[in-house]
Amino acid sequence: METSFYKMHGLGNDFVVMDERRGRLDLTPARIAALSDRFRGIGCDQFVLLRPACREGADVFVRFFNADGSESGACGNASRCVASLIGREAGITAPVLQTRAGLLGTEIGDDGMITVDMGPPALGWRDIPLSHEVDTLRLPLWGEPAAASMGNPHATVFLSPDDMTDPRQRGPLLEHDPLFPERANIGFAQVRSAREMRLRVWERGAGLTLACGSGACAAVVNGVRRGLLDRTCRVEMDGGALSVTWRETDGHVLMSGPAVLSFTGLVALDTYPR
Ligand SMILES: N[C@@H](CCC[C@H](N)C(=O)O)C(=O)O
Repeated sequence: METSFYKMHGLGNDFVVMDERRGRLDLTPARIAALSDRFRGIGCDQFVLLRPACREGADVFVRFFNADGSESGACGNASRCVASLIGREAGITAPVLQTRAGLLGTEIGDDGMITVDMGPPALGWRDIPLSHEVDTLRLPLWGEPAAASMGNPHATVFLSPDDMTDPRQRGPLLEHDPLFPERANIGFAQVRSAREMRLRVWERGAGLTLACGSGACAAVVNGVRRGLLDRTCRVEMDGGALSVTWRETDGHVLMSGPAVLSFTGLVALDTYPR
């Protein structure tokens, strides 16, 4: 039997989306990792599962998995993609997504750009989480990153504009540092002005991606906390730019950008290891 899937991306951060709203599929972390493999599977940075919502006001429950099969509480780029799928399916412009990190409001603009309310960041060491109490604005690690959770753990290293650090060298070491008991996504940011920054993210469980929505939100929050950025900032990544605002009135972080359906397909799940 074949199972249908959507292949989508947000600024080149790509996803396989499967729908479990009409019945559970036989998916395990090992099978998700096999399907995410770019050489032996469909290939993606993250794997997204849709389930029936169980909270009042939500249109769909969304689970996010990394290419290595590990689960994450948040994925900004995939949230925009799911909002566009649900919006099209239900004929609505403001689908509400239920995630492990809470309910996310979204808005689909006339220009096709999608805004996700990623909620407020968590900045306490226990909430990020870190293994012990340290100053979350300057972690005692290489590059003195600032840490924040956007429903998933992030650390942002602020580099000078001419710094040539390769995220593929420093990223894996920081991702696995014992200070991060659940590992962490590591952003490498270069501030160009108070309203613009360049960002590359070494993602937990996926490696270097073309863009990371929650990483862009965490980088803006950390840049504002460090006194480097205004609360609204354009974040340019290898795959394109997102606009991020850390709203003063309620502390929520709003992220806007595109969502693209690349193709749909069919796959025989039982040919993949369980
Ligand atoms: N690409 C994402 C983040 C995906 C999850 C992350 N790798 C984690 O493990 O927390 C985004 O756009 O936010």
